[in-house]
Amino acid sequence: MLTVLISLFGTVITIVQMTLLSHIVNQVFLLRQNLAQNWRFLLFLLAAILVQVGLVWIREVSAQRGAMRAKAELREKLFAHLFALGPAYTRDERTGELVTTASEGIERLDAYLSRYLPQMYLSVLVPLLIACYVFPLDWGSALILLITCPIIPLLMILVGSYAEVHMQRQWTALSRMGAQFLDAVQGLPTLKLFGRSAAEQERVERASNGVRDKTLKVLRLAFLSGGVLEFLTTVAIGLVAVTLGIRLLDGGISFQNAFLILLLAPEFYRPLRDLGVHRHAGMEGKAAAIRLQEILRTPVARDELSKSEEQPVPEGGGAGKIALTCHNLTYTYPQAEQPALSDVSLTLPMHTCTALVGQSGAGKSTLVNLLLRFQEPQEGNILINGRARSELSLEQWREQIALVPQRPHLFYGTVRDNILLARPAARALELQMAAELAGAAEFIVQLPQGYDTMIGEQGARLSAGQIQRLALARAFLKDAPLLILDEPTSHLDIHSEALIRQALQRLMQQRTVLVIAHRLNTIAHADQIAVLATGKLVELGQHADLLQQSGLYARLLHAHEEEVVAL
Ligand SMILES: Nc1ncnc2c1ncn2[C@@H]1O[C@H](COP(=O)(O)OP(=O)(O)OP(=O)(O)O)[C@@H](O)[C@H]1O
Repeated sequence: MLTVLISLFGTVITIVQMTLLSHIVNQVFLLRQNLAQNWRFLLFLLAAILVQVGLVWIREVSAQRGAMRAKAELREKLFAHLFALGPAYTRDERTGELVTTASEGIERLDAYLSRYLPQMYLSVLVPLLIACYVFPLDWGSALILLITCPIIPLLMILVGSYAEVHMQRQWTALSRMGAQFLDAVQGLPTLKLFGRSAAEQERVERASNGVRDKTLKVLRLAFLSGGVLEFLTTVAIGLVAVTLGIRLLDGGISFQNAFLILLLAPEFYRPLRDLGVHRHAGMEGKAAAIRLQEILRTPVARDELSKSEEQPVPEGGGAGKIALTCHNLTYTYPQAEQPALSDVSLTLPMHTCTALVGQSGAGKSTLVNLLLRFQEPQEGNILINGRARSELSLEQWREQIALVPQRPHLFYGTVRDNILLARPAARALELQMAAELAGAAEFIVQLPQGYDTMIGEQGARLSAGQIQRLALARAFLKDAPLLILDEPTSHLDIHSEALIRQALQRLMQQRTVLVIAHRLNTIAHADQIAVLATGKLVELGQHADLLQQSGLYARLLHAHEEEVVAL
């Protein structure tokens, strides 16, 4: 808005400048006065030029500042929304595409908001302002200006609607290329292993060529519409000049007014020309805006409780007390036909260890996502110590649970930052204690800067076992009563596995644990084993009992043992 107001004020100054200039030219060339006689007008003209320069400066600075603020706000909003949507959403989306939207998309949207939109207002207001000024001077010229004026936007709309389709295609192609590139980089080991890197390179190349072709098409249209616009405005100015010239010869208009109108005519069309220039960027921004809005409009599972409505989590305790219960949980993914979980009821008694087993695709991760409230079940309920999901806020809920995933993520930062993620307010001693208990302290102190060593992207590289021990340190530091382990030792060597097993034994003490078991020989000691098959809980009991039943668990265990022997 400020940009529009400053630009409008700038137009008034331009009109003043042109009026002064035409007056001076008239006095000096027609009335044969010298410049000294017009010193006052010259001074005013100089002042007007200085004001104009100042206005341009203020407009640019305020536009840049505003744009930066708007971009930062939008980025924050987008990230906050993506965080609120959680991993269940980002897992379904292509990360590369999201990155393109968050970076390039926001830059493009900025061009739309800070350049194109103000220009739209200006392209109506400035010509009107100039036409109003010209009208009393010479209504004929004002009429020509007003008649030729709508032809330009009309043509732009015509070309624009055609170009918009191409812009949308270009944006889709660009996002797709980003996604494909990230896919290829992340999957490089797999691609190399299967000798598919050349084929993937070709795929990325094809995507890149697609973007180039679509961009060229868009640019061709932009140049074409720019050229036509330039031609039309030149013709219109020519028309004004010719009619002015004829009437000047007739004596129908004074030289000063004719000269002034001729000076103002390009200013009249300038905002429309600028609109043509910004239109390209504006439409690119619009295409990005559609995608951004799509993300921002994706509904978030609301944390429906306010701070004042929060109920305290009841203390668990006493033998046989229930820590977590699932009642008839059913969850179907948005585009899926079959439910990934159906009617699952399971109880995790306090301070016991439950192993969750099932073939790939049985629904183990889905159940864990529901327990962590990354997804909300369509039917059923989950209770922690008797409190339902609806009675606890998300924050309270997640305070109760620590997760040790199969492949924990380390963020770029120090070892200390990475462990403190679990509890930022923890004291140094607590942090060290957690690292000791997780068996991580011994390798951390050997790192070049100990706890201050940078890790993650661009930082020191850690082995899978070391990363896993840092993840365990996080879990120790969080000290939550419920622990979910996505079998953290399944991809480690024997030495690392032994170290982590010891740490896990310590971590599991006095906690209610759910282990997703991939290797069935490691769970014989679990207090209960829950067997999932195509989203249903088909068996539940202790190892020996389940073996006796000779059901799915027995078959899975048998198949697993054969696999181990074969290795
Ligand atoms: N985002 C998704 N959209 C649609 N269907 C999904 C999605 N994620 C998982 N599924 C489907 O839901 C079912 C359960 O998947 P889930 O990931 O929970 O299985 P899992 O037991 O954890 O498998 P794994 O051991 O291989 O990780 C599968 O049929 C899977 O194809």
